[in-house]
Amino acid sequence: MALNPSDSRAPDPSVKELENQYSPSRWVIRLGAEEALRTYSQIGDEATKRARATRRNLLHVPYGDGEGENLDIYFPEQVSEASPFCVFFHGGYWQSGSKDTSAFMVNPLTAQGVAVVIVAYDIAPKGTLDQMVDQVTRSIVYIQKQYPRNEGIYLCGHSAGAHLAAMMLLADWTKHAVAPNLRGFFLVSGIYDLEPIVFTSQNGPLLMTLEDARRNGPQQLLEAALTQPVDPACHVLVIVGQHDSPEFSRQSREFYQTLCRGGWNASFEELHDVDHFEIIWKLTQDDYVLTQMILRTILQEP
Ligand SMILES: Nc1ccccc1C(=O)C[C@H](N)C(=O)O
Repeated sequence: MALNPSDSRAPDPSVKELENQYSPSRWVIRLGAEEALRTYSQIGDEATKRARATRRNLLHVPYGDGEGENLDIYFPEQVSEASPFCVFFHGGYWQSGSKDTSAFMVNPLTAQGVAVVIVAYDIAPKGTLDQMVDQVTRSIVYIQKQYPRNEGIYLCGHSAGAHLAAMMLLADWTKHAVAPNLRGFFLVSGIYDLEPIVFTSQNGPLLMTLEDARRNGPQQLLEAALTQPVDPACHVLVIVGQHDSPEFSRQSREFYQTLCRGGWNASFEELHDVDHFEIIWKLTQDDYVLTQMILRTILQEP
């Protein structure tokens, strides 16, 4: 397949198919594409308002000097510096979404004693992929420094946010003052190989070159990595929706297989009857299978 990102002729069929595969809203089955995106923002907005009104919180806490470098922390009823922390990175193709509409999991998790952190990062065109990866790294270092007695930091990301979380599997913490107490990863409907994105319209604001895509690709980095997982007990759950596109599904499976080959304690789940958006907005529900999976892992229940 000869693909040239600067080629401005009519797209060849393979480029058209990439566009289709990497447009999550086109694969939604119960709603129209626009309605699905609207519902996703609306549920995120309502969940955030509810979380802020009902949970003790610290909002817009800076983790760096940049204007966009801040996060929200929501505490469980029994405020404790020693609770486990679940840190969430929102999706939106590194160019949309906000911490202010992404507190989906806050109420169900804080109800069970887990503190939840929702991180803002500079989306494109303001931020580049390299900058976003660096910001996410610093947000985790910040939480570890503020709460050194935490009972574990668990990273959760959706879509582009799962990519950012996955990059933390490969982060070099020695450059920072502390190594975070990372105990688990929940990678939901993520993208791990960014190369195909270079050929889609999603790359408009991102302006990624193939080199940028490779440097920021957890799939490529993990394949090339010679290092072993730091903590073999750290569990990596790779999760994809039944109604995610075949390419999203393939990316998740391949990333999971690469994790296994690299000696990571990984598992893979295809969640029944959910699409790219439902998979995350249903985290507002206590009895949703993914909410339960996350809680079982964090609370270390069998
Ligand atoms: N992955 C996401 C996660 C959260 C919110 C939006 C997206 C999108 O991908 C939007 C894309 N422009 C779409 O039409 O599917």
